[in-house]
Amino acid sequence: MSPSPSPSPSSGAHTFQVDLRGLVDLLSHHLYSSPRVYLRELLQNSVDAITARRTADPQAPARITVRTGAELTVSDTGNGLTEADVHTFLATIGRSSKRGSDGRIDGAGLASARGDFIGQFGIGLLSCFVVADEITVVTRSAASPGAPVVEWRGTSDGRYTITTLPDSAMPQPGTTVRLVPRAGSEQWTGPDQVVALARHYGSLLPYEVTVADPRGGSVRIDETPPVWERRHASPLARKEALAEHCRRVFDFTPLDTIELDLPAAGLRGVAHVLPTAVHPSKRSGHRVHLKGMLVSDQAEELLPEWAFFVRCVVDADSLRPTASRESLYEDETLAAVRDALGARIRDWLTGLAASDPALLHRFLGIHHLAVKALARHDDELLRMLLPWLPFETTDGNVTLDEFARTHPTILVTSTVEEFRQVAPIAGAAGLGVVNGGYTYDRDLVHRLPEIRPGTSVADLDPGTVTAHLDAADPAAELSAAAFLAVAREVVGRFDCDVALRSFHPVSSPALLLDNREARHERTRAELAGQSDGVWAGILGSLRAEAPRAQLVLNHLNPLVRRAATITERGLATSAAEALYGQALLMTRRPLRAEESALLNRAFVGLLTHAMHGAGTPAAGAAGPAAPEETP
Ligand SMILES: Nc1ncnc2c1ncn2[C@@H]1O[C@H](COP(=O)(O)OP(=O)(O)OP(=O)(O)O)[C@@H](O)[C@H]1O
Repeated sequence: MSPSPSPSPSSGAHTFQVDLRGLVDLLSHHLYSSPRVYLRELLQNSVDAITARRTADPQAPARITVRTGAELTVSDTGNGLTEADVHTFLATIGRSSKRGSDGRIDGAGLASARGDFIGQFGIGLLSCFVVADEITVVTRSAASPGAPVVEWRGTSDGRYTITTLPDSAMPQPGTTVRLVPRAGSEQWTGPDQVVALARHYGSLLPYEVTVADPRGGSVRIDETPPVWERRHASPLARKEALAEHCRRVFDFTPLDTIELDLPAAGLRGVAHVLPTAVHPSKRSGHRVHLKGMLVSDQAEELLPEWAFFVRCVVDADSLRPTASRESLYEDETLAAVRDALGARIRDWLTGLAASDPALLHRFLGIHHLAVKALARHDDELLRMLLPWLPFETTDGNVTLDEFARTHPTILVTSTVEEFRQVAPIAGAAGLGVVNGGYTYDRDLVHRLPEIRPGTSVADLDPGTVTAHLDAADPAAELSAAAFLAVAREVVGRFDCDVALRSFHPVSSPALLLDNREARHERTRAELAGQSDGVWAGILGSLRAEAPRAQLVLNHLNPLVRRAATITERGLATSAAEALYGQALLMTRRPLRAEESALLNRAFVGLLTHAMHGAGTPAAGAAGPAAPEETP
């Protein structure tokens, strides 16, 4: 925009106009996730008012009383307000006595106490309009004892009135807020609901909080000091008290509890270790209190992602809530707290190895996935916990340390299927194979040589396994030469070599050694062959030396021995196809179209031969040839 030469009367600085009704509606109805927050905001204002009064007079009474009935009132013995305060703070949206007028959070003469207040935005009271059309506040200032009692009535259209009342209306300093629930909102102000809400939000508030019902009953809400700040007769009694607290709050008995104490962040609390496994992607929701008030019972951001095996309850001074006060504000303090709590949990974990190996065993039995996730990026932890982490190997479920002692070279598969297929045969041949198909395992196994010099780790490839299987004796190899030649021709079309070896179990006729990378490489090569033009060029340039699979026939197996003697070419072809097909099925991977066609062909071929042998006319002579599937 270019400046105009002669300013028109409408130019110059202006201030925004505010549609009051819209603003009140926005801040009351749309900021919060549920109407129930109204009680939290009222409790919080009362707590702040008492805190403010106690800064000047540490002996001032500290009581908050919630009364339920046809109307709901919240009374406190806090600092109260003068008429001028009411205009300035209560009736000005966005103005808070807990923050300076320049927007800084330093308070009106309460700079040192600012850190003690929960409120800061100057909008919380508006949340009462979610359940009521009118809010009445009767208040008497503690700082100006001569000032009259003031009654303020505000309505949701943004209008308010102020009346002064006789001293007898409120003999002592403090404030009472009164709401009459709007038709349809009574459920939020009923006695049982109010007790439940007060407990939910206010159990850790630092002052006495009581809910009284119309029949004269009353319930004490606050449980201060929190369990972690109480003294206990013995460490065992303390552990039991913390576990009991966990049962009450989270409804499970923890495997262990980790005490959290970060004085720099004014944070204390406990992390309860979950007694059952959880999926790593399911981060736990933690209960976070700020200065006693519950901000969230689903705060995931309090701990690093890897710590999904604990649920925390904490109370903190220095974290900030968002304006809705329903989650934590993501700032540097929160990041620092997250790191420090992560370090604390990690220390607990490494400490267990020295102090309570039995508990560590139980813990790892349940949460080894979490620890493996963590150890991948944490050398020290890996070094410390590797001796304890279980892996699936050809020797069963053992730790890598143990496994490395008997197998100086460790082979690792990249998929679970590969392991299932190869493990029994490789194990019988004396090879040490680890199942690397589970999340994190392959990465961790490959890091073993860094931690245990002298061990070597390699990915399992077909050549290694074949090399470790006993060669068939030369005479057997010679007499099987004709059959092997047919077999090589048949499976060669699938980029597969054939070898004759002796291995256990004897019942296994053939083993197909193939790995995922090799398969992908062949698929790429195949596609390059099928396409032309630019795609062929691109796929071709991606093609590395295509590794071949290997079909290892077991010379100890009676079926293979008989197949090796077949002289008739048609039967030899069907037998080779059937052996390949059976080994293919054992890999449990999905078959491609031409592989299904091969199985089909082998089956029909063998059936034809069987029927021919049984005296029926050869199908090939009378009927159509074996059907071939088109890919
Ligand atoms: N029970 C009370 N006793 C004394 N003063 C109160 C009380 N309730 C509200 N006030 C005054 O009214 C102001 C506005 O309250 P409101 O709840 O809207 O905002 P806040 O508590 O300052 O901040 P937030 O929006 O973060 O809650 C407060 O700053 C405080 O000065």
